[in-house]
Amino acid sequence: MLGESACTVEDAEEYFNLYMHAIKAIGESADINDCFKSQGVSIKLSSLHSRYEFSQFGNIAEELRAKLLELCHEAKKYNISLCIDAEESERLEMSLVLFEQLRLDESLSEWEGLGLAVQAYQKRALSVLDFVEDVAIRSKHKVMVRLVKGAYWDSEIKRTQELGLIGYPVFTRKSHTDVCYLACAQKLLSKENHFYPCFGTHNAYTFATIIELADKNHPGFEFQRLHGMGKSLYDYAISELATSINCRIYAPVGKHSDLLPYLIRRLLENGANSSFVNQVNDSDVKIEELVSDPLEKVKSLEYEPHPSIPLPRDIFGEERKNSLGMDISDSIAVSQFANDIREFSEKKWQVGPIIDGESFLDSAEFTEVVNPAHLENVIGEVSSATSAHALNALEIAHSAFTKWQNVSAEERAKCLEKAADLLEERMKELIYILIVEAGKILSDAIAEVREAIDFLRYYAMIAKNELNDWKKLSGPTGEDNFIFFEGRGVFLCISPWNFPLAIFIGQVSAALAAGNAVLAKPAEQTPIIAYEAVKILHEAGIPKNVLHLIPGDGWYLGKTLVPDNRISGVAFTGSTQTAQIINRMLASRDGPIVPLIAETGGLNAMIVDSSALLEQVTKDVLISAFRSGGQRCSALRVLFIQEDIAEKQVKMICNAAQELKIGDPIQLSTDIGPIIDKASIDMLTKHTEKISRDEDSNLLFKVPMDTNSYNGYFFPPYIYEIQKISQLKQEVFGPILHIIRFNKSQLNEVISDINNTGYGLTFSLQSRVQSQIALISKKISVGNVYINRNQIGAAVGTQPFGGRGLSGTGPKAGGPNYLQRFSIEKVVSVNTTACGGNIKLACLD
Ligand SMILES: NC(=O)c1ccc[n+]([C@@H]2O[C@H](COP(=O)([O-])OP(=O)(O)OC[C@H]3O[C@@H](n4cnc5c(N)ncnc54)[C@H](O)[C@@H]3O)[C@@H](O)[C@H]2O)c1
Ligand SMILES: N[C@@H](CCC=O)C(=O)O
Repeated sequence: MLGESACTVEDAEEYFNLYMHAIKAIGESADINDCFKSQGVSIKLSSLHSRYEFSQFGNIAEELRAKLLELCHEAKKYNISLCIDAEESERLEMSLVLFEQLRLDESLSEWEGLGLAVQAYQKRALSVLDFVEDVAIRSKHKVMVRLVKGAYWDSEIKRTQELGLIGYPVFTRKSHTDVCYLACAQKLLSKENHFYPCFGTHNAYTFATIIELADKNHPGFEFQRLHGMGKSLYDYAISELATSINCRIYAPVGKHSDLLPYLIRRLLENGANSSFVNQVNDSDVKIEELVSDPLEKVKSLEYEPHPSIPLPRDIFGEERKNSLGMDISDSIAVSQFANDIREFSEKKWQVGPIIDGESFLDSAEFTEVVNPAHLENVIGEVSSATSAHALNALEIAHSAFTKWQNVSAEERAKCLEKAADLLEERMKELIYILIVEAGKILSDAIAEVREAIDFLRYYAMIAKNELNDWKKLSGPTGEDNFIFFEGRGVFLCISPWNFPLAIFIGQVSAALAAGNAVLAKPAEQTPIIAYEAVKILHEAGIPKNVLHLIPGDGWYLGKTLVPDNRISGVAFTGSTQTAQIINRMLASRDGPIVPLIAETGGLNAMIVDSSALLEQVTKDVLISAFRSGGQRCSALRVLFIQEDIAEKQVKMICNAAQELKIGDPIQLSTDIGPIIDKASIDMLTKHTEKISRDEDSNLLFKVPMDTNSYNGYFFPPYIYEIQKISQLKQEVFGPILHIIRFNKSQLNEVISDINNTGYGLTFSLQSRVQSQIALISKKISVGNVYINRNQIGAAVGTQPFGGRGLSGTGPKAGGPNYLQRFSIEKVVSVNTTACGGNIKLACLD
């Protein structure tokens, strides 16, 4: 049965009913009482629950088991088979748990039609068969195992690289998968009391090997081919070679709209160069090559993994390592993490200014730092910097600057690389602090630590490549011209609370890499993580007199430092309003004019045209608008949907939003953690009150939330329909999505309206029309354009990040031109003829 994963409860119900209908229809037409011989149904668990994700498994397993049991009872009634299809590797553990529960369920005894698909491209394939065999033995039932090579290979590779995991869950070479397939086949055939093997293959070599491997007296197995594929192979093989062999046709059944993604996966799988189906039709491929033994091929390989698919840690080549991630769909990794962070739960941090390496912790001045998800939980105390601290730090930094500037970029880069390694070592504590101090959910906290590490390694690399040496310039003979980058002086780095580690480290490390001394001013809400970060940077070798931490009130410290001429540049990330205040303060200084690098807010839009895939849009909208509680500058604020699909699309988005879990960010199942503080809650409440009074707007949905069960700053996602983006005067920083319907003829007007907001940070387009994609990407005036994906989570070095207009000055953070803005250029011209003539010319023949 065709079914991509369900987006909503309604989808899942519909798929359930369709499966039930199919089982009945097939069952009633069955003319033989043998589940191995009659027709069967194959189902995808992700189509039976919209949250079939490891993080949600604790909440949904029972519901899913009950649904599956119902389907199995129906299949048992007719004695037909029901196969649990294989999906992405992060879902494998869940499928096995459910399979085991079903197979051991007494009510299904005497029915052997329960099947499971096993993917040979998974490195775990043979272990999965061991597990299934064990279940077969314990349940005293044979299990139908559909052995396939696997259909999600490309996305498995991409996901693993993105997550920075140690290794791939799948083989990187086709020949390894082929060998694994044969090893699995051998195992399946040799355990004839426990397995009824079903071989899904269109490969003549695999087919022939299985026929050779199978004992002549094997009690039963079958081949399976896809409808429309491999017909000539099987027609020939069954009529000429193995007349007693069964071949089942695996036919996708479903609605037209569900067909496309399935067909594309199949086309990619079978159209791949290494696929037998592709090669058999290629007259250039010799028959010996086509039927070569994969084991021989594997044995002949010098370097076993595919050389074009580096390990996830190595995707950026020799120059920088990808940050190490954590797989939170791996039950062992998750419970290990839960165990490891226990030691921090009792810890109370005490933090304050760090000046010249000394911490100033004035207990009389301490204010509490509170977990925004549990206001009763005081996680630490901070003593804020006074203006005396700030000016003292400035004085020391100013004196230390020249020496630091003269340290080679290579040496400076080494300190950043060391800091990256230390961050990786202490990842768990940093993740924990991000959860309890900034209210980050686990996946966001992991991503944030990784982003900080990537910033450090990326800027170290740029510093070594771009800032280390004089660059010779071309010119007339008789002189040498060189250009060189130098540090500017003392940089004031002011960061926000929403990326209190990544943005904090990003700004500070860029300024340091470029040879500046730094005063780091973290947001008031998140001093603890900043304190830990500065300690790590010092430990990594950044001189203590070069980097200072001055936590405290932004307005007060800004007023103290920004007007001081010893500040040679400001790197600021935060609201547009604060950036403007700093800009004015800098402009009114009498001294040198210095750079302000400002990264600010956005009124980010997404346009969805009628060609877009509804399910994909739904997932991307929920991530873009509500991930991190909408507290990202990149978050989606205004969604434009073409009228023709608006009704269905809006309904799907609202229904899917219903499934979002608001709660304690330390729980793996939480999608949306707290809002940062009371002031933000008040601002969001004010916005909802104002917009509710507006005649041109309409509340479409509000995610249900039981306010009594929390003692934290929680605010549920809201979805409003409005008429014009101009109804929003400024960024609303939280989980509030505004939807506008548009007529196709108004597309140009929509683009102008978005551009006219004056902001220009992120934008996403959902369309399958190439000309539309090219046109809109060109016309839209923003810093980061995303096509057919969500619009958050820019990756360092891959998606350099930053906006224009009211959204920022540029250059892009995590981009190749960022460090240069923290530097100043010097050109040296040497008259090489000054002492006695032009030797170069004189030496010519
Ligand atoms: N474009 C980006 O890359 C990006 C990234 C993250 C956050 N943001 C933006 O940041 C905002 C959320 O962060 P926030 O609430 O912490 O922003 P904010 O402007 O209130 O504060 C940011 C920082 O500025 C300091 N500050 C405040 N007033 C100051 C002053 N007068 N002088 C000097 N410093 C001052 C604060 O203490 C804090 O450290 C949102 O608008 C978001 O869009 C932008
Ligand atoms: N760089 C982050 C956003 C930073 C602002 O909050 C992203 O791409 O989501």
